[in-house]
Amino acid sequence: MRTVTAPNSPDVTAVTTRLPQANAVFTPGPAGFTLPPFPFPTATLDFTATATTLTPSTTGGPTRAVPAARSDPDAFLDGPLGAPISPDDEQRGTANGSDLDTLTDGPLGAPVPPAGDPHGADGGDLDTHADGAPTDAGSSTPATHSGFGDGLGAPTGGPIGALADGDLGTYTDGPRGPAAGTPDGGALGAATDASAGVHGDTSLSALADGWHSALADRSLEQSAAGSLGGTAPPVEPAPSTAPDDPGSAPPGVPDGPGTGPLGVPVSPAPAGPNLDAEDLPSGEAIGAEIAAELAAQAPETQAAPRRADTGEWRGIVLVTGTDTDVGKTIVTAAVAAAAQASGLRVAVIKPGQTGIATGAPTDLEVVNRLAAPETTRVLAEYPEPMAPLAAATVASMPPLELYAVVDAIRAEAEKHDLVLVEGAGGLLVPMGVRPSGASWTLADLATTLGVKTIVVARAGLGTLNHTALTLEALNRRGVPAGVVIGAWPAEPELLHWANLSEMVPHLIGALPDGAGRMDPGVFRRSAPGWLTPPLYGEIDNWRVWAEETGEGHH
Ligand SMILES: Nc1ncnc2c1ncn2[C@@H]1O[C@H](COP(=O)(O)OP(=O)(O)OP(=O)(O)O)[C@@H](O)[C@H]1O
Ligand SMILES: C[C@H](N)[C@H](N)CCCCCC(=O)O
Ligand SMILES: [Mg+2]
Repeated sequence: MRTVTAPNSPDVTAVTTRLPQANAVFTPGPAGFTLPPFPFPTATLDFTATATTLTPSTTGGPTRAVPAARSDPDAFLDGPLGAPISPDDEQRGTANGSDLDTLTDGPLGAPVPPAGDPHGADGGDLDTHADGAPTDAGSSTPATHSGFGDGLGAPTGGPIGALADGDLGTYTDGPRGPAAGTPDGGALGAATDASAGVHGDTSLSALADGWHSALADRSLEQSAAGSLGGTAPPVEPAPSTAPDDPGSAPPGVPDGPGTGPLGVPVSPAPAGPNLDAEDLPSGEAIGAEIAAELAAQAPETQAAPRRADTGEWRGIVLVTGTDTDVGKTIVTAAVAAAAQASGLRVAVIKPGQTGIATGAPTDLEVVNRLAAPETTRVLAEYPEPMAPLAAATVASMPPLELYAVVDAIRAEAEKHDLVLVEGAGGLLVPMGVRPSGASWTLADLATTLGVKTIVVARAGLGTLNHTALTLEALNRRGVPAGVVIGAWPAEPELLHWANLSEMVPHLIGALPDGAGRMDPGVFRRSAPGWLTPPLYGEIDNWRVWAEETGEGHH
């Protein structure tokens, strides 16, 4: 263990620990237990249901020697894609000891049950049956068995229908298509169609004009079921013993139109503001006007902060992203700063920090500099800038063990109001090993802990696909998620406004580009202005945010 003093905060101590050696015997908790109060307003997760539903296999499987971590490339034959088999697998009689099995069970080939599988989409479910690790059975599937998936899925038929009938349909309708704001058009599809239909060309001005009208006609339902959240197949409601469904809207937020596809509260929209596109100027400037119409999802009528939502994201919150380098660390620092400003005790945990040999500041050094949370912990550090499991393998170092990470996080949750846990890279990056030897990802950590996840996304080209994929993966697992834009450009182009329009139903924050380079004092004072009340921020109206941002007010 090493202890470092957080910069800019002489009183604050950040504790850095390392996990035990690889393959150390890990003693999980009892198979049936109840988590501490869940950070959602209404849920308590009872894992007992999971334990009774999943019967771990006791069938003896093939055993083999545990491959020592190797630094040669051959290690990968048994490594990240074919997870190494640990001794405890042999003791438990793992059934997935073959290379083929482990390969196909590995993170990249992780079998995801089809939507509607009551056992959920956590690869761990299948792993559990295969390798018989009771810890997996006991705690890897809280979401679906506690009703987590219930209510979180996009409306049945909605997303697929919207995609087929809306985006694609209206787009391919082209100039012959229906007028702006076709009722079943997705935002982008409808906008494009509207532009072509109304103006007969695809110039920026025409696109913007048409899009402006399209946004004006978008119904809340369309907004809330935008294409980002609309690609996930509906998740079959799982048997639930929980009195309340954490995926449901929090108290005071109506179901249905008021709730986004992931259960993220979405402000009610006005029933079509009266817009006169002809009064608007043409060109890029119109992007800002379009952005103002994002209030179709956050209207002026809801100007007062919804204080009931303030601090909704408490307890353990995972921070993932659509990729590496998207701004997870900066967002983590911003949320930490805002929460601390609200009086919360905050811890930030980085389970696996890779790339320390590069000499670049570690993520926790960045967080300490910008936000100085009460506690920061890194659980393992690896030299190479790679995924943590790969980095452990090439360095012949112990990989992160899932339940040791779970224990470390829960330990901090006992002592803090908010524990932010930053992953590495994107959601499905192999982080470490389960007792079975199979790998785990941040998605597995989310389902094991039963917690919400912040998805940090880029603002520019390519983000819609990356964000939709990440949200879909979380949605299938029943993990509630909100999106924070990591770096909103100082001079946004039409593209950025378009992306923002798609993201708003899921958006819970947006940091300005340059935030990471701010003076720490400025960063801390500014952070609440980049976040919505559930994240201890002040944004309650994206129209206002867009207008202020458009004027360059960060
Ligand atoms: N809003 C921002 N303002 C200024 N710089 C930013 C901002 N967001 C990200 N950056 C910069 O982009 C780079 C990547 O950001 P960051 O380290 O937060 O990414 P990450 O998603 O945490 O990556 P990793 O997967 O390595 O943890 C850093 O150099 C950071 O300073
Ligand atoms: C080193 C880097 N900055 C991150 N910490 C790790 C990113 C792992 C990404 C793995 C991948 O998706 O290919
Ligand atoms: Mg980071």
